[in-house]
Amino acid sequence: MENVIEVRNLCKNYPSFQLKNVSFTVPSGSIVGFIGENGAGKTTTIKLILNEIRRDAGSVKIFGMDNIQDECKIKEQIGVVFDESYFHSEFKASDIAKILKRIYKSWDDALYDDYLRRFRISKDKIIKEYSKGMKMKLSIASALAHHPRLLILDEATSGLDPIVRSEILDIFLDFIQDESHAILFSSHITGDLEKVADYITFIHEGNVVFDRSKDDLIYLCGIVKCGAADFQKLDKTELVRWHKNECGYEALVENRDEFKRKHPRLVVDAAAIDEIMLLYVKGEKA
Ligand SMILES: Nc1ncnc2c1ncn2[C@@H]1O[C@H](COP(=O)(O)OP(=O)(O)OP(=O)(O)O)[C@@H](O)[C@H]1O
Repeated sequence: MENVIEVRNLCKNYPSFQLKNVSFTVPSGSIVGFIGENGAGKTTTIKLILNEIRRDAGSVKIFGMDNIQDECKIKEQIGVVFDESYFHSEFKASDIAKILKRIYKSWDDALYDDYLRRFRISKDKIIKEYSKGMKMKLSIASALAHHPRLLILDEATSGLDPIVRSEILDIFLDFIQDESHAILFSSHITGDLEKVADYITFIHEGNVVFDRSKDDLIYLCGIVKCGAADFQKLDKTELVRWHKNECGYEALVENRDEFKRKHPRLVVDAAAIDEIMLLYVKGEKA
């Protein structure tokens, strides 16, 4: 499997924030969920990938090409959706098509119309009369209508209701049926990523904490919940992170089946992505 995106040791220095040697990959045929708390560096990383801001060090390859030297060739094959619509509010969906047709050689009017129909968006309504969900759907239709091979989405489903989100997630799943396609998808809605992502890249304070298969996280890792007496007896090197709360302790373990075999009396649940994030951010380690 080839990588559609390869980010290596990417650095960006702002006066009060540093992105530090960020490395991860987006393999072809996969959806990578990009997670992290507010201000962790997700948008900064995405802007560096898209060469919208200048990097201080590191490299980004997209389709095997350098993201700066081969920017035009790369951008022709990428669809991008941010959490805000950048379209002029007096435009209609039909005006957007006229503009994007001049930008993308592979713009496909029929495909655009098909997405608009699927999303129930009128071509003749001006954008300022759209709801937030309609604006987001228009952005997604516009990002897909030139047959991109890569979608980069920054909080593209935030603020949308579960029905609209599920429709959009289905479109993303359709999109990656083509093994040469890939999606980098930043989101705070970890439940959506649990549904569609193949890999999770977790960034915290400008550092990548982990970049691994979602199935490993969900099916392998576990959360141990126990009281103080049981917790004191545990070998802390068996725990990835732990956190004390009002009811006792919660700890993340790498392999829940193995842990259960060793400690049959303790309760070990499957770990949700947001619980893992919380333990990494707030938890202690040996
Ligand atoms: N142009 C800029 N100048 C200075 N600092 C900046 C600039 N852009 C972003 N930052 C800082 O970089 C840090 C990371 O911001 P970024 O937008 O990448 O976070 P994020 O993970 O996308 O957060 P969120 O989930 O809230 O969107 C923040 O501390 C932000 O203030």
